[in-house]
Amino acid sequence: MALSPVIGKLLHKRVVLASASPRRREILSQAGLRFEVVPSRFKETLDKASFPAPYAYAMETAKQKALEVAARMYQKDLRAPDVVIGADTIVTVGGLILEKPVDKQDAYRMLSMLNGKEHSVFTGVAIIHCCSKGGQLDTDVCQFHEETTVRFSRLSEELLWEYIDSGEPMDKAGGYGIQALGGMLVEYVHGDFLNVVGFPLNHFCKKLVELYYPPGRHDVRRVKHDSIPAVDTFEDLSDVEGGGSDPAGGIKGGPGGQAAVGTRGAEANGAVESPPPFPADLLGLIDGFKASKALFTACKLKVFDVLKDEAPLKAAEVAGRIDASVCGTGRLLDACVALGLLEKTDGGYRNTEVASRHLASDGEYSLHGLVTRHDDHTWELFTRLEVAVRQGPNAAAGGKVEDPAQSQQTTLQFMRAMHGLSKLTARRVATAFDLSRFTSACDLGGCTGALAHELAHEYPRMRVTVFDLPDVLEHVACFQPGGRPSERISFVPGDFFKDSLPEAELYVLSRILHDWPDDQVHALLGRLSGRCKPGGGVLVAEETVDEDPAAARSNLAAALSLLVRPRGRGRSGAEYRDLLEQHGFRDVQVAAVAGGALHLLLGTRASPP
Ligand SMILES: O=c1[nH]cc([C@@H]2O[C@H](COP(=O)(O)OP(=O)(O)OP(=O)(O)O)[C@@H](O)[C@H]2O)c(=O)[nH]1
Repeated sequence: MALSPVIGKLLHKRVVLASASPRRREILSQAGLRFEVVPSRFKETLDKASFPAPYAYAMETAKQKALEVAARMYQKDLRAPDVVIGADTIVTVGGLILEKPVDKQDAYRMLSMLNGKEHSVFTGVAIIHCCSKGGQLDTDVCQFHEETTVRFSRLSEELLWEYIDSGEPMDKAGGYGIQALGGMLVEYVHGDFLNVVGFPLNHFCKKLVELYYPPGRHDVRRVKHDSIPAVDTFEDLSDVEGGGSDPAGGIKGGPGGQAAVGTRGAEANGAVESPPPFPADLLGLIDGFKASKALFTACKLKVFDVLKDEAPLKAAEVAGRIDASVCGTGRLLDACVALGLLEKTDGGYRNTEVASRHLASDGEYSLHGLVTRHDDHTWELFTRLEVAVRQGPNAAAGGKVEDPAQSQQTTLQFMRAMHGLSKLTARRVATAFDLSRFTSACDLGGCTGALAHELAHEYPRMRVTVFDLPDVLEHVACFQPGGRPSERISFVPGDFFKDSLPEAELYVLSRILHDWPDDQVHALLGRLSGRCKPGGGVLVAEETVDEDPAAARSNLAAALSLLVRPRGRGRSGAEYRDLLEQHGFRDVQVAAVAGGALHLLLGTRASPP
């Protein structure tokens, strides 16, 4: 008996795991799946450079592994299995893809790259449904990927070699096994642990729900709140085992990315046609703005501050603290419970861990400033998305560029938003490449110095200058850890378009270039390139506009923000690379951090010809 009924949906099918990995076999059999193992003979030799992102490579490899097995089995006895599952796990660091080491020296090379740094582990998975049509194998491919970030402690050479000599690294992506001795190398893991081990079981089950989600009484249960749809997890199906799905049905994509087992249309005996699959994902999308607004309102009213360190509070007590109506507060608190931001116990409401960490207005990783900025500023911009679509980028704001220095309040709000975002990504940006060859850096438009602190912390020889407008630097004191900056960090006021740029070996442009049109980007890069000595570097961090449709969902928010903003424009990773090369930077290395949300490019200034 499988714990999850979606796994149960596969129990009557012939399922094949196209993998030699003992870890994948164990994860899936422990989940209650019954399957045969037929290792794939597909050679993992696809051209990595031809993929827009590492996860695309992993997904394609997973697909090819599974297709090879399906085709071979079909050829052998003209009967394909019902479902073939393939997977491929890779590690990415500093823009490179690491697979299994070929020998000890290769394992050492990989582990040295990971040493003391954060990296991403991607597993691509392909679930292939097969059938025979007209004497030919017919396949329906469903693919997905999962990313987990892992950070290694700083490890001595001796320890690395001891680990390599244990033999464990050799059949594992990136040269380590997190589930065994390799676990000792790991400082933290963000995301699905099993994804690192080789198979993202949670995401797999969710995909099965999409594929086998049966229309029926389940629909009624899902519309719990009239404003905020319940979060859709595979546990939701626990009481509908055996209900509704058609094991023989073909699988077709539905609206909102949802796939459903094909309904049979009118029954053969002329009975009433069954209704279409309930479009829960689509309705969730339609109502999505209400969820954002509930979160914004709770933040603005400081609900998460009130519930931060205290014992649970009743709605009436919270209402008293935030000076709001009891009825309205109760509704808002329940909405936050439905959104997973609060917990409700007999004693009342209290914050979840994520709300205390990110939504209370204080704390190192608070995103309260970002939420407030979205509520006060971005929300309104997005109401004019239609204008931006009809008239093109930058039209939505009607040419009105917000001047962050227009009032102290706006400047501070902008800085809080940027600080929250930067704190989340700064360590990842600082460690994505090895920057230890630079002894000085200048963060242009470095705002509160969040990234400067991480650079100084990560590279003990490095001095960092934060260069930003005087109105911004006036407020930096309240953002410094312990109230004052480190000795190796200095703040220099100036305008990077007009004033002389501070001297540095490495120039950093983090979330700057998207804000400017091409002529100004060229002007800035021209000044920077003129100031940078041969061998010096430029590090660019940007959200990019990706033309790959598979990536579109993940950077949808960034792409639309770039459309509605009053100036500047979205650019692809390739455009940023071109810009750097046009301004004399060579050997451009690329990396993606924070689940691909931020793209990084590191270029080296070539000697002038
Ligand atoms: O922490 C861990 N990280 C990775 C692993 C194992 O590494 C391999 C990854 O290689 P791949 O995806 O190519 O899979 P193979 O083992 O070659 O099997 P296929 O037949 O499916 O190609 C994978 O086995 C992970 O489990 C680990 O164990 N721990």
